[in-house]
Order: sequence, then structure tokens, then C-alpha cells
Amino acid sequence: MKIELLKCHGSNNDFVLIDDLQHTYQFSEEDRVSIAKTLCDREGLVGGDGILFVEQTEVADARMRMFNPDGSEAEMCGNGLRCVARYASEQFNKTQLVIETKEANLTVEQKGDIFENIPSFEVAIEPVSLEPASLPLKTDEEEHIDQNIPALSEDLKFSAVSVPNPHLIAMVDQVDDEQLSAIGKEANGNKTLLPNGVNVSFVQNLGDQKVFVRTYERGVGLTNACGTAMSASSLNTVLLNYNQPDEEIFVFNRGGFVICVVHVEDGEYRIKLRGNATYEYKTTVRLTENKVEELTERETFETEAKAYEALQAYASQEIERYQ
Ligand SMILES: N[C@@H](CCC[C@H](N)C(=O)O)C(=O)O
Repeated sequence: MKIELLKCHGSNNDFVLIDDLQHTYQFSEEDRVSIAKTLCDREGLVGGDGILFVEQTEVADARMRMFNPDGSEAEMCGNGLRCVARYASEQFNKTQLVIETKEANLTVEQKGDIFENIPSFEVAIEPVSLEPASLPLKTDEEEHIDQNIPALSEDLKFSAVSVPNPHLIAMVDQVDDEQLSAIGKEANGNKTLLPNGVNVSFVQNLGDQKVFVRTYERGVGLTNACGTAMSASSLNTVLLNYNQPDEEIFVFNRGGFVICVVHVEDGEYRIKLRGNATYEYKTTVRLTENKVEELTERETFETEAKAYEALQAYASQEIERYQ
């Protein structure tokens, strides 16, 4: 199988974008799973936190399907959607588009750069639900906000949110990666409690509408950043009165930062996520027997990489101030 790919990232949550708008690859569902496992393998030539298939659709400008490195398909991907937004906006020469995702058609828009020379996109993160059944999280409660889940931790309190992929979020004083990994693995292994698995985030409140978020992603493990997790975490900080609705929340992560705004209207929540959509390189590969062979020299985006280094340096400095 010969595939042209674009390697890109949102907050250094990195993806392999495959354009099925221009091409007609006609991948089977099995192909998609095998492409995800093979191309995302960090030991292989490409590596990534997921695959973004950009496809034709009748109901929106384009359709995004997102597969995790373990081959599972996610309902949504916030950082990935920004990359797809940029790619589709360039294809259609439009700054505002609608992208079909697994559960919703979402508005995406090119917005002012979040940092010098960083092409930035804002995407809608919807539908949002606090109903445990929407994750699903097995419980009799109507909502599970800032409460213990003894099967996962004696002392941490979690909020269950779907956006619409499933998230558990805990506020912490300091992020402990080992503890987060252990809880993430446990939560994803406990199919009685969480039949579809879950993304688990630790959130450190930094004050002044700023937070730091670290996530153990379902189907991946610890990543530099997770867009839907940062959106769900921002909502959690509004629900718990750490941050204000309708105002920008700066969300720092291991790979940079994004800006989230949480809107609350008649008990309904809408979240906007704004951040970078950075291209790394383009190449063509051939996949054979779970092996990747590169057929062309990589076309790299050096200027973008340089600009992003400055953003990353700023974000790292900010994070260090609070460690
Ligand atoms: N990194 C993504 C989320 C990708 C899907 C997630 N691992 C899941 O299975 O729900 C993001 O930026 O939102």
C-alpha cells in the first residue's frame, strides 16, 4: 500500500494526516487499523499519537476519522481537529469550515496566531455531557463531579466528562507522571467500571485563568498534550470555580499551550479550543507486512519548526515557574 502523508502536531501531540479528499485510497476498516498500528509505532520510521483520515462527505466540508496507535477509533480529537482544520482550509481556500466527526459536525476557524508566526485554529469541542452514561462510567449517580472513585484512587477526586470522547479529570497540587500512568492503565483495564476505556488527566491550577494539564490517553499512554482533555479539564475548573466561564483559560502542557473558553448556557456547555496546527513534513511511504518504507525524501517545514521552538520555550519557562 502506497500512501502520501503529512506529519503534523497540535501542542506536540503528533499525528499522521492522510488525505482521502484528493486520493481515493478506498481503505478497508482493517486497513485503517493496521495503518494506525504500523505508522504510529514509535520504533518505526514515522511514529505518532494517532492517524487523521481526512475524507469526503456530503454533510460538511470534510470528514475527520481519528485512530489511536492501538488501532481503536476515537469519537473526537481536539489537537488533531485543528490540524485537519488547517489542512482543509488550505484545500478549500476558506477560513471557516465545518468538519464532520464521529458524533458531530463541528465548526472550525482560522483565528489570530496564539504566538508569533504560529498558524492558529479554533475548533468547537461538542457535544459536552456530564452524564456518566455518556462515557460510559458505571455508577448510579446522575453526575460524577469531583468525587472519589475508590477503584482508581483512595484520595483523588475525579470528574467524569464526555466531549464526546470519555474523560476523567482530577485536580492535583503537583502532577505525578507515575501515578497518572498507573491510574490511566488501571482505568483502561477496568472494563466493568469504564467499558469503553477513558482518557485520564491531572490538572494543576496555576491561578489567573491558567492551568497545567497532563493526560494519559486511551489507546496511547502519556502524551505531550490532549486537546479534548484540555477542553474537558477547562470545563472542570469552571465547574469547580477555579476559573471563569466565557473568559480565556491558558492551558499549558508538555508540548506548548492552548487557549480554551467554556460557555455555559441554560445548563448546556460549549467549549472552544484554540491553538497551533503545525506541519512537520510530507513524505510518501509504502506499507508492507507491518513495515514502513519511505519512498521519497521528506519535504520539511523548517520555518514552522523554528517558530514553534519559541512557543515551546515560552511554555516550558511558564511551567517551570510552578514546579
Ligand atoms: N489527543 C486527542 C485525543 C485522541 C483520542 C483519545 N486518545 C481517545 O481515545 O479518546 C486530542 O487532542 O483530543
